[in-house]
Amino acid sequence: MTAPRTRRSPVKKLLLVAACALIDADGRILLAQRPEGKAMAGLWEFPGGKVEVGETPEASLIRELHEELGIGVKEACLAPLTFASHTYTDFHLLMPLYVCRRWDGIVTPREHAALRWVRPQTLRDYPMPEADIPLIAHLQELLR
Ligand SMILES: Nc1nc2c([nH]c(=O)n2[C@H]2C[C@H](O)[C@@H](COP(=O)(O)OP(=O)(O)OP(=O)(O)O)O2)c(=O)[nH]1
Repeated sequence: MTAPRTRRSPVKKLLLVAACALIDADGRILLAQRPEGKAMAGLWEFPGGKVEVGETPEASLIRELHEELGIGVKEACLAPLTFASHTYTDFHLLMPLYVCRRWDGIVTPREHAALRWVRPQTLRDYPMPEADIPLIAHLQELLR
């Protein structure tokens, strides 16, 4: 017999993903297009990924930014901005969003279909995962 669900137990698996809005010297934001073969292929996301067991969100992001974009980021250069909390069909996503204006190396698409530096006012022109939509206003406000 399964135990009755209490109000505290999550209905869906909670997935922790750390993401980052890289901002260049012109105040543009880096969007990355999810590749074919992955869920949400073709949508434009903020670089980042799942936080692994034993990792902090910051360490996870530093690892992902290196793997995905080939850049080096220091923890002190990651500033928390806001977070997404969104229920998808299969899981609930909790995604802290950091901003970063300083990194080492050249941003290179290692895992995404494409990368694009986007002005804050045109972010809504890029189809994004549902969870990301409420994040746009925060970035536009930050970069006003
Ligand atoms: N990195 C990132 N993931 C996002 C964003 N918005 C959003 O809903 N997600 C979702 C997509 C995925 O379900 C999850 C990120 O996981 P991931 O990038 O590590 O995993 P993935 O689906 O690419 O697959 P895999 O690594 O397991 O092969 O979070 C976003 O802006 N950035």
